[in-house]
Amino acid sequence: MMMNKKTGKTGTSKVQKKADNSSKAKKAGNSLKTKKADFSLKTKKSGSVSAKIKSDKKNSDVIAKAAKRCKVSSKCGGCQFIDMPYKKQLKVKHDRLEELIGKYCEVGEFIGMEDPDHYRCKVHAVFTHDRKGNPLSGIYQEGSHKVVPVDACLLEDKKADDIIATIRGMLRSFKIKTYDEDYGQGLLRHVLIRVGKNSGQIMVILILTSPILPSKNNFVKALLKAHPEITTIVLNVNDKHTSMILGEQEKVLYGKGYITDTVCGMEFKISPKSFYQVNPVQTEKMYSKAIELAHLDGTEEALDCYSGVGTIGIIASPHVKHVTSVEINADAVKDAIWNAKNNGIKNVTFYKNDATRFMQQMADSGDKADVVFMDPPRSGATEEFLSSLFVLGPKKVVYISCGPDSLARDLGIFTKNGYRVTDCVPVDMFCHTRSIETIVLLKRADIK
Ligand SMILES: C[S@@+](CC[C@H](N)C(=O)[O-])C[C@H]1O[C@@H](n2cnc3c(N)ncnc32)[C@H](O)[C@@H]1O
Repeated sequence: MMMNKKTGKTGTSKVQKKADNSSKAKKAGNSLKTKKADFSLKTKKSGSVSAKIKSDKKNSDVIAKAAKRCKVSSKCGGCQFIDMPYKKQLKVKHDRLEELIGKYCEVGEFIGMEDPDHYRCKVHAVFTHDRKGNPLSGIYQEGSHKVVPVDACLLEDKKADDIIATIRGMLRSFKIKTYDEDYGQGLLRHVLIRVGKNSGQIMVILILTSPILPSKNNFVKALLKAHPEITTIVLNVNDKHTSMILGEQEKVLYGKGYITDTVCGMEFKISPKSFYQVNPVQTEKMYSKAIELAHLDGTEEALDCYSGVGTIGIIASPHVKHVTSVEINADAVKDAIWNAKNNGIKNVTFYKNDATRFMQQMADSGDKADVVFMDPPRSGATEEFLSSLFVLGPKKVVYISCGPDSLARDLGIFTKNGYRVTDCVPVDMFCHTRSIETIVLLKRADIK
């Protein structure tokens, strides 16, 4: 295992805001209107989507009940489908995928959740105050920086919400001022909680404008007294006028400064800035399906591109000859190296690099790969990444996508370059929202 420090670029560690106000997202919401569905979707100026079922009397009763489920759903806009029965949510998403990629292959049945509530193991609360100075915590209203106060969210881990409420309740007695975005004043900006659903470990990250937390030891003591289940507390400093949640500087206040969790029988270390899938129940199903689709026989030279903390490559490693993993985030690569070692995996090599640049270097060096796992961000792969991949000429590509629009675009490029789509399995990673996760298997045209 090694990391290529010479060719590695300095990575930017980013945690995206929960609110997604991109025009792309708005477009996606609009294009969810589908003839086949018996409901209509309306995209508001903010980009949030409201769904109304037209015909079914039974459904309207369910909706009436569901509307009571979340009092702030209309203000928050994060769960566009919260008022829609779960089966219908899957149907809307399935129809959307068919519209986008149905011309390339049959869209398989959604792998849904038995219990689609409280699945998020990464919970973010933004802190501010009302006009009287009372601390508030909640979620950015979709498409804005207005904070919608939230005590409990149907997507979020319940324990994480309890901890956030406790922290909010402690602020006055510790004289901790919440941040005011307009004036750039105050100390506490955000709290980020990461929960290892299988390990039971909990990391609390306090994002402050300064590295000095008043009465730090007493604050930690009081928080642990209220929540002995917390396994680590990290102070992160973000003093920039930015919409990024996390800053660069970190200080461990309690515990190890990271958590671990298990998925597919392997243990993974997760640091504050590393990417880790937000829905652990579905992640297990998604990784298993991705590896099953690849039909590995133990002889393959595999590539894991956009590898995060190394999960897919490490889980696939017992089934292939060797895996090469590439990821841009330095902290995630460090975690990945730790993860391979901790799981006794010796046939994975990790590189910290931009995936496009790395693929170009591989193509230029005449390297080959038998199978490529790729799991890019929502924007998908770059054209240069794909051109280099075609030079490497893998027999199979397992493309995991959280952006159906970019997936459709990239599948168009694949099919023009000698690949066909043989399988498409959507996995509901983001229940109650319009977001769609899809696993697609592509085969080189000459491969059965
Ligand atoms: C959707 S996540 C997938 C991570 C991992 N496969 C998993 O399942 O946890 C995408 C990953 O791509 C990384 N990334 C983003 N841009 C990249 C780039 N240009 N080159 C390499 N990695 C990148 C992110 O840091 C993130 O870890």
